[in-house]
Amino acid sequence: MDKLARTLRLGCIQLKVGANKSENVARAINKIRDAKMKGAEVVSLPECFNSPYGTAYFNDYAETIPGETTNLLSQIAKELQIILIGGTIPERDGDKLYNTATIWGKSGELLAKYRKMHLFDIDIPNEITFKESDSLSAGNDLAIINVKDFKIGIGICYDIRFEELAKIYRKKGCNVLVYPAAFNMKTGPLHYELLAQSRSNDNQLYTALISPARDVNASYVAWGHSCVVDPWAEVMYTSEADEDVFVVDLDLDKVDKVRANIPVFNQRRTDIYETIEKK
Ligand SMILES: NC(=O)CCC(=O)C(=O)O
Repeated sequence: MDKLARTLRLGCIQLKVGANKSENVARAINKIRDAKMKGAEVVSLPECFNSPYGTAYFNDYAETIPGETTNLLSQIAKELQIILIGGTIPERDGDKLYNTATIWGKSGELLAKYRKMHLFDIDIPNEITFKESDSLSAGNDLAIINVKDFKIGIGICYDIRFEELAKIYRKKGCNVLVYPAAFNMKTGPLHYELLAQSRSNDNQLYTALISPARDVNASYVAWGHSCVVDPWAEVMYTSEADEDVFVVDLDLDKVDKVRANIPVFNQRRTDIYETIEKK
């Protein structure tokens, strides 16, 4: 067994994001360099890293893929010889917009593209109302990347609330889930870490959530608190609200141990669920 292939250093960037797109991207590139200096082999940016997060901004900041922002992601992945999960950007494709993650390989090649599958439409009166579907379309496809012996499934923010998606990734062999994820000040405090722990616990894998840094003057104030949870559902690291670049070491032995200790994926009563649900 190649132990080196079974460990992976994941770098996460909780990035300050403002109104100036080129400044956002330049800042992201600098922070990617910091993560590489800390030994990261795979680096992830947050949701909506080149644009403020909000339905009023998506159209103005949207780009085709490839385009000016993603060309720079491709270049930096190649220069630093890393796998880069390029957070998300508003993507323009014809007359549609998507919230899209791109993943870049060491030759600067596009390894995968993932469009947010579950759009963030919520209404909590007097607290927060947000309707991504006012301007965005939903994606319909999975994205899995293979790095060393790891299989990483990609989701985006609100997607983490849908356990079906995470379970599909687990069934397809994933041992890590990465969600660029800008939660808000209402749901973030209770749900952010809880959801990461839930998906890790359900599926016995690593879960990473990567947020923009909090900007209290923004129209949408992100919770921050990027975190990584291990397959035992233990929180390995949580950021505060400010900008942060951190690395965590992932180990497949830990995944195998939890799955062997509590083998829920071999114990499901799939022979009866459908029948008892219909009763
Ligand atoms: N950007 C998002 O999808 C936000 C999701 C969120 O805040 C939630 O509570 O869910």
